[in-house]
Amino acid sequence: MTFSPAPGVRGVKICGLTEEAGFDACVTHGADWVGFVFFERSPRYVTPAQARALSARHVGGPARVGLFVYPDDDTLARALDIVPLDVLQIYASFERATEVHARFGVPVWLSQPVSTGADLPTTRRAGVERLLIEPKPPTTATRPGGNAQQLDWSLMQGWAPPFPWMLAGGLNPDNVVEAVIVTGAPAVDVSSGVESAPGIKSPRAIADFIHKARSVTFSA
Ligand SMILES: O=C(O)c1ccccc1N[C@@H]1O[C@H](COP(=O)(O)O)[C@@H](O)[C@H]1O
Repeated sequence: MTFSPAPGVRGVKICGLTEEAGFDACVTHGADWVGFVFFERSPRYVTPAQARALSARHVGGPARVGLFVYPDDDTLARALDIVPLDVLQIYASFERATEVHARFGVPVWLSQPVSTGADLPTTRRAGVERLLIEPKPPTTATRPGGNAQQLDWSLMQGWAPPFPWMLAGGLNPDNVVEAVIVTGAPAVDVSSGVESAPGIKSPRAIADFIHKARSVTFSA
């Protein structure tokens, strides 16, 4: 298990760090997790060496999450050799997530694309520490996430999550309070919604997002 926020404190992940000011703001404002996107078609793409350099700016602080899209073992092994990652967030099947966890022994988070209530898992599967609940991308999308696309939050009402989970997709400082009230999400994940330009984070928006996400408590 990786670090989890204290009971009743909403976890916040800021994803897609590419530059120092954004990374430093996550540390200063107490993000729980920071994400590095190892997917070349993303405006937030960083190499493992770039992620290592950013990560080395601070000892401790947010847990480091590496985001991979349908990764093979060699890709994961190469990244893990270069940059210490606390979590592997992957776009893949449940079976592949289990395999990755068994192979690397690092906590695995799995993206679960959702367009209807039937897409919400109802049973726990071994090898997956946390689910990222996010919208199914449009068929024209060039990447499976990070599209500033919002999920229909009402789908989560009445859902009994079998895993720890996190809400992602189109969140920003202006809608995160409503999102957590409607969904009851214990943790939230944001990328585009705290950027001043694609791939460039806004320190002020990061501070605002973290503060607002935590302004509504929840009972686990
Ligand atoms: O951020 C990306 O570019 C990205 C690329 C490929 C897969 C996932 C990606 N991002 C993930 O999607 C969520 C939501 O993004 P957004 O807030 O809607 O922009 C993000 O936090 C990442 O986990």
